[in-house]
Amino acid sequence: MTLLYHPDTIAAIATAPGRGGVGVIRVSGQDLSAIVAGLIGRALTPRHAHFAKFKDEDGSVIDEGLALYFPGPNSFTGEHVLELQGHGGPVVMRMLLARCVALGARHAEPGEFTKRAFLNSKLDLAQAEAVADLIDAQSEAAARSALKSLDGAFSREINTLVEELINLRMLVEATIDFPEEDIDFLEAANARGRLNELQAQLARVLATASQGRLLREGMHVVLIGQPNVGKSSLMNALAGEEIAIVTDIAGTTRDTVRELIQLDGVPLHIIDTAGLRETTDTVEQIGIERTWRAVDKADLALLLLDSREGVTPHDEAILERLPPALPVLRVFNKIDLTGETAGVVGETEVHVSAQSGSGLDELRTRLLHMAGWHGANEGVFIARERHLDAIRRAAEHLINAGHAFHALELFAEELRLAQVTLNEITGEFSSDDLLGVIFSRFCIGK
Ligand SMILES: Nc1nc2c(c(=O)[nH]1)N(C=O)[C@@H](CNc1ccc(C(=O)N[C@@H](CCC(=O)O)C(=O)O)cc1)CN2
Ligand SMILES: Nc1nc2c(ncn2[C@@H]2O[C@H](COP(=O)(O)OP(=O)(O)OP(=O)(O)O)[C@@H](O)[C@H]2O)c(=O)[nH]1
Ligand SMILES: [K+]
Repeated sequence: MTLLYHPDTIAAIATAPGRGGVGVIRVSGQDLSAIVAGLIGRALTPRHAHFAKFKDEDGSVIDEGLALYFPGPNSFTGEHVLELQGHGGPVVMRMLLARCVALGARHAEPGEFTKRAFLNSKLDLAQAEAVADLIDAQSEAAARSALKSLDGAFSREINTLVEELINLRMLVEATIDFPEEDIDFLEAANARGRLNELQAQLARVLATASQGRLLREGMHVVLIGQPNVGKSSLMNALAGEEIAIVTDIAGTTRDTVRELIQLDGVPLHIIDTAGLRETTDTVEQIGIERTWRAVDKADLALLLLDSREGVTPHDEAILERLPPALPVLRVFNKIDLTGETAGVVGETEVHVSAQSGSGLDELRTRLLHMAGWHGANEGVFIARERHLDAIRRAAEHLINAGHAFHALELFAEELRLAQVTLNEITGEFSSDDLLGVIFSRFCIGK
């Protein structure tokens, strides 16, 4: 068992703050004997649920509950772990935690248990991140895919790629080291074919990881348009409840209204905004400023239009002001008043009635398509932008390698860089800064 990293013992309330039926205190360290002796007063059989009285300094009972002892290295953190399952009231939990601290533990920082699990090689970095992503999952599909990554599905893909990269590198290094070997030798060993295969594999992993990122982060979809076109009505229809106020008074929505909905397990943050028009009303003006700010942060905009009017010069002006890279879906609303057919027209147009609901299914499908969702796929593992970034950079190095096929030193170097870049995902070599950023976002007790 490693003593390298952490001489000190950490403790935290592992259960959510507030009242609960049962609350759990978790303690991890190299030597928990003083804490076990002080709290329980007898030795604990490994991985066995003991009913025990948890004692205070003066021998009085703080709580009675279950104590579990996991000797390292066979524990979540790889260190010795003690769990106290007490009555889940905030006061009891605080008293138990304070007792652990009095007996030599210190309060754990956010993510510190999982960080220790990582440093003790119980989990790699992608798995450790998946622990947080599982806890933060906003849909069932996101939770399932986080569990896949926690189970190592993503890491295995990366490790397979890294192994194949190493094999190819060995081949190239051998060609460099033995001058009698030359390009023909590489050709004969199908180095180019293997490079192509690596590129194809990396592209597949990127595609799956992109789906995983979408499940984790969702999309920010902003509803914009002139007053009274039906933005709030559409928001409510998509959410399935009355979230935004709907009236026939133009300028009803004066602030941005946010709601999280799920389509096919993909979390969509829908933002209803104040209708865009010239106004002298100060409150409405502020709302309109907020609309533009929401637009700047959005991944996708729905421009709502009144079917009876079509695209007016005012709408053209709105379109002009949108960021050029922002994908826009034009939603012609109120087709119940014009008798138009519901559904999608081309890539960027859909005809609906927020009131009757016609065309909304087509709108949902179109939204998912624009988000880049390819349908609920069993194999999707959760991923983060950090991972996608590393995969894209590794792919660049493989492209560079392909161009350097006849400059062996350069070819070898690009392969090495691709490997190092992929290793960032599983955290083979990771900086303290990166670990700090990742684990500080965890909750306390995890
Ligand atoms: N009570 C409790 N429930 C919990 C956790 C916990 O720490 N405590 N977990 C915390 O996140 C999750 C489960 N994760 C865990 C992961 C590994 C080990 C563990 O003891 N691993 C040992 C033994 C493995 C085995 O027996 O197969 C090891 O890896 O060596 C425990 C919990 C969710 N539920
Ligand atoms: N007939 C019909 N009326 C609709 C439809 N959608 C919305 N409306 C009506 O249009 C009016 C304006 O709807 P809202 O949803 O408040 O429009 P908005 O774009 O949010 O308006 P602002 O808050 O002013 O920006 C209300 O009277 C709605 O009932 C529709 O599909 N068909
Ligand atoms: K309105």
